[in-house]
Amino acid sequence: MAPTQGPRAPLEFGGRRGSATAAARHHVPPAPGGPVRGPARLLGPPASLPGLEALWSPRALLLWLSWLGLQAALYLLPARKVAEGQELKDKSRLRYPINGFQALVLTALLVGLGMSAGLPLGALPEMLLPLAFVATLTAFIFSLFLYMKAQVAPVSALAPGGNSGNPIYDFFLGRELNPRICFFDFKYFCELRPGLIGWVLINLALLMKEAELQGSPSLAMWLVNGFQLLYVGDALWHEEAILTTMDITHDGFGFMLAFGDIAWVPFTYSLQAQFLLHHPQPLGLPMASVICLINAIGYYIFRGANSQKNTFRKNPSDPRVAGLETISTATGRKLLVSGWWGMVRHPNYLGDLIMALAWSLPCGVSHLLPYFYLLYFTALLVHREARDERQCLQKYGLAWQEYCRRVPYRIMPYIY
Ligand SMILES: NC(=O)C1=CN([C@@H]2O[C@H](COP(=O)(O)OP(=O)(O)OC[C@H]3O[C@@H](n4cnc5c(N)ncnc54)[C@H](OP(=O)(O)O)[C@@H]3O)[C@@H](O)[C@H]2O)C=CC1
Ligand SMILES: CC(C)=CCC[C@@H](C)[C@H]1CC=C2C3=C(CC[C@@]21C)[C@@]1(C)CC[C@H](O)C(C)(C)[C@@H]1CC3
Repeated sequence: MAPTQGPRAPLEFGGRRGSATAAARHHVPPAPGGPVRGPARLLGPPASLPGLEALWSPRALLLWLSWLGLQAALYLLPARKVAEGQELKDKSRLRYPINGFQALVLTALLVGLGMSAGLPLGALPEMLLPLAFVATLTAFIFSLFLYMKAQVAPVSALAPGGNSGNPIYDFFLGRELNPRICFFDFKYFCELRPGLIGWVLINLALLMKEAELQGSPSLAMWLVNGFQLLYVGDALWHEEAILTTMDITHDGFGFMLAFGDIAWVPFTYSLQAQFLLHHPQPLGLPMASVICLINAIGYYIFRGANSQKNTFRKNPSDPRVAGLETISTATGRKLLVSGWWGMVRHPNYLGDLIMALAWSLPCGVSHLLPYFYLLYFTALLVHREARDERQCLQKYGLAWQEYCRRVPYRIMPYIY
């Protein structure tokens, strides 16, 4: 048993057994490697699996480390603003550079320059499998470093659940809340930079490869690229908003988040574009317009709900939210009960799920793979919502019960 620092918190994610099983099961699904293209089949024998030798490539390792180095360098560039995080246990607040969107633009410029100098971006799709492997390996090694770093951290620096005393659970869920070296905040960096920007770069490479193979990218590929670029651009544009999310304010930084941020996001969130490269889908303009409308509705709800809560949490008397109805809580903070947050208790999740549907539809309905994100994301958000409800009930007690009475649905009005 590892030594514990301070009192132990109740375990989440199925406790020790749950985190051990999940740690053992985590692997990135194989990315398409070869140039095979054709209709997708849901039934029938699986294509032959790549051998172990297909996982390891020193070139992929070099590329991956250069990518992490580039994103770290962009993080350290002067920022347009430095924001303060939520108040910590010891009453202090951490400071965070707001330059994520700048990193996205500079990365795009560098990639554009590279391509005009002959960088073969279309070769990236063939390296996805070894890249996913080295990303998983780095996430694992990095999590070991985080675990060891947390052993010497003061109790006040640990996450609420980061002190179980069980090494596997603590390694998986993370011990320290905001591990940093000087101004470099590892969790904040990983959550928004290498994975998210890497995701849209992989999408772009898949689009280029498709253009190489068939003369021009398909409409379906354009839509998937456009929607997901909007999502990533939006996250980086509203970078400061991440400082009030559960990941930053509550969860420790361990293998689950490190792996999720740098390996899971880029290589599985790009599955729709990967699928389209190998299984081109015909898509007419009328259907494309309907899909764009679905994405626009999802984005409108997602952005509206997230911005409304952020504005309210930053300044409840801001004219944009001052007229909304609220419930007072014993902590002095208030809860919104009208506007987006009066419709369901997690309107932002609803918008996110509607967008997830719009990202899958361009891939047609011949295979389940493009719907993997939608299914996984539904499970993730249902679980996340339950965790958040538990925390809010603990934090706000009777006021939260009153909120649940007035806004009875969690994510989907009249359904859930
Ligand atoms: N694409 C992906 O893979 C993922 C995307 N997401 C997205 O990230 C975004 C952030 O999600 P997440 O961090 O889970 O949580 P939220 O942004 O929904 O934040 C939940 C917190 O909001 C506050 N809150 C809840 N209800 C109210 C209310 N009525 N009035 C005011 N404040 C309220 C509470 O905190 P407090 O009162 O302390 O402020 C609560 O803990 C979402 O849009 C989600 O869809 C999340 C996970 C994965
Ligand atoms: C399967 C596995 C290991 C899951 C780990 C979960 C993580 C992949 C997600 C937890 C919360 C996330 C958020 C985003 C990406 C996925 C992870 C890291 C996010 C950065 C996506 C863009 C959004 O606009 C966001 C900034 C609101 C969001 C924050 C949460």
